[in-house]
Amino acid sequence: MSSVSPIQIPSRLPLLLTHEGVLLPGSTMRTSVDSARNLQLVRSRLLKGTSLQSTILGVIPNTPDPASDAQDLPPLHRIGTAALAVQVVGSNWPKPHYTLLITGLCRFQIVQVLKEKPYPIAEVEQLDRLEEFPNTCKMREELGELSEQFYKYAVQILDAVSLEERFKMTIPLLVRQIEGLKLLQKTRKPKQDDDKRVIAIRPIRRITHISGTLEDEDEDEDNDDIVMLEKKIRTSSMPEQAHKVCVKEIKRLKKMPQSMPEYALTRNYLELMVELPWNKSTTDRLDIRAARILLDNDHYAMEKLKKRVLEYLAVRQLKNNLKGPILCFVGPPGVGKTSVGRSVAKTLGREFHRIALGGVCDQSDIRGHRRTYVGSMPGRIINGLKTVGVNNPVFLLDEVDKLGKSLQGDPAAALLEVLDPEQNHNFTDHYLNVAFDLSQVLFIATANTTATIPAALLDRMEIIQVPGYTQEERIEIAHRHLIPKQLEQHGLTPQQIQIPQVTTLDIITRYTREAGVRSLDRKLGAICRAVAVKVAEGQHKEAKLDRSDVTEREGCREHILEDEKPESISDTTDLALPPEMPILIDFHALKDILGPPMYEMEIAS
Ligand SMILES: Nc1ncnc2c1ncn2[C@@H]1O[C@H](COP(=O)(O)OP(=O)(O)OP(=O)(O)O)[C@@H](O)[C@H]1O
Repeated sequence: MSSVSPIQIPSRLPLLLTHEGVLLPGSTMRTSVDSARNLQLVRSRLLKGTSLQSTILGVIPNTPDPASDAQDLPPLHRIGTAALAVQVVGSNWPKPHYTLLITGLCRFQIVQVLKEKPYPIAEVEQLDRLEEFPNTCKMREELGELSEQFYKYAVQILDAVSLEERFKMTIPLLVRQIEGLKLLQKTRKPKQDDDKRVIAIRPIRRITHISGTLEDEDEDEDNDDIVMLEKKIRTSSMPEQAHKVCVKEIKRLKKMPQSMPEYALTRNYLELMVELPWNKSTTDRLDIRAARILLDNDHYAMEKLKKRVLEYLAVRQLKNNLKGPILCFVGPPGVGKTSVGRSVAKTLGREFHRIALGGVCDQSDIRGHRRTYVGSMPGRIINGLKTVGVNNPVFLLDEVDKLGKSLQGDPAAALLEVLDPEQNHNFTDHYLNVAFDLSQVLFIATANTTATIPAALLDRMEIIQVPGYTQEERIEIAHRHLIPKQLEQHGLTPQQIQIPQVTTLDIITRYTREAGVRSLDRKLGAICRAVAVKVAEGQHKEAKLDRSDVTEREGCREHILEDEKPESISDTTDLALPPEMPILIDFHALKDILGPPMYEMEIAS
């Protein structure tokens, strides 16, 4: 270091004001010059001057220069870097500017600004005086050692040409750095907030395990969970075979380190095993007369379907544990197949669960994945049992005609095992890997067509056709079931809305094309929503009107009557009065709410 020739900068320096990056002594940077003062400085000092001194500038960081030199000089950062301009490149695009390449020489401090225009010049005091370094005895010893060390490392790394060598050199340095940081963190005083957070998460443990570390607490908690799990396995009513598997698995779990991925898998498996309703069931309360009333109350028409369902239930009542056929309701969408399934569960007092099979093309959807498979899960049947929590629910296998097939196996084949009364008491889900008795589950299937149901599956089911409805039936269903349900859902009463049968017929013929009643139900929902808005608005206006003059109100009503404003919803939009109750849904209102009719009226044949 002593060989470095001392730098002596001029005592007066032209100042270049920069606002991007900081030039440190020894480093080089490019900077763009486009403000009036800086441009002047470059032109008159760098481009005109010829001496070395004229190429030395004082670079002041963090100081955006005002756009015009008419403006005052901004406050200047006190310390700057004296720099040597190594290169100047000028350009006129997109506006006149220079790009300077500058190298930092040493720090300086501004003593006083001598001149502000056309560019600032200041009297400066040089701060870095490297030539003093070797002359101070104590510093020479300490800094000398450090700089030698630094130099040695730097040269060593420079000499390492191959990547492998470079890694070998730098990794130990990095590791040391990280160790140092960790040590620093440990010695740092814990913040009060950190402490509070820990207490908030585990308030009780913190008090009882004051001497333990956090890791100890985690472990204790897990151990507690394992003890609980073990207890649940012991007291569970699962069959012997399942019990044996669980005992074996929990023994393995206890020996496993928690960090092992298999630990979580085994634990999830055991949790499912203890949760499954191996022996839990609801008691059937079958009363055929009550079932008939309930089915009639919930569904209009469908005589054939209701009759067959009642027969089925009657045989069940007489002969407990019926290994009868699986009922499969086949018919167009929206004719009430799902709804009848739900009613069957209700009449029997059983839990109801719907399993949508549309688009299922992997047999593991039905039978689960083996546990060796990453992300393995039980199939839909076992999942359904876990959801309902009893082993004798009504499972509605929806859309059996839409099962797919793929390389992952045929789901229909898996369903065969589920539905076959000879086999299903021993149904083995791949995930569970022990048999679960499905013989208590009542399966009902639905489909839109029998054409695409696999033959073997079709063979095990009794098909009950549910035909579409006639117009008259749909009107009846609407008025007996759909409208009351929609009114209730929208908080309306028959005193607030009136839908005459002729309007329902209009909806059926001009706004829907379907065999069932699903679209009709949706349209009725839309009407109820629109009326609900009117009723709510009306209530609001009524409250306002109550406060205003009553005679004024009477006059206003007369005026409306004069104008022959009908009370249909379409014409009440801007009235200052609440609509007449009940709001009558006529064809005008229908058009207003549902838009123009989608189909031309057909003459009923
Ligand atoms: N005969 C009926 N009596 C009363 N309500 C009915 C009748 N038929 C259908 N519904 C009602 O129509 C709606 C649609 O019925 P649901 O969902 O059961 O049809 P679905 O035949 O199962 O249709 P998808 O095949 O699309 O599943 C339900 O709200 C249901 O209550």
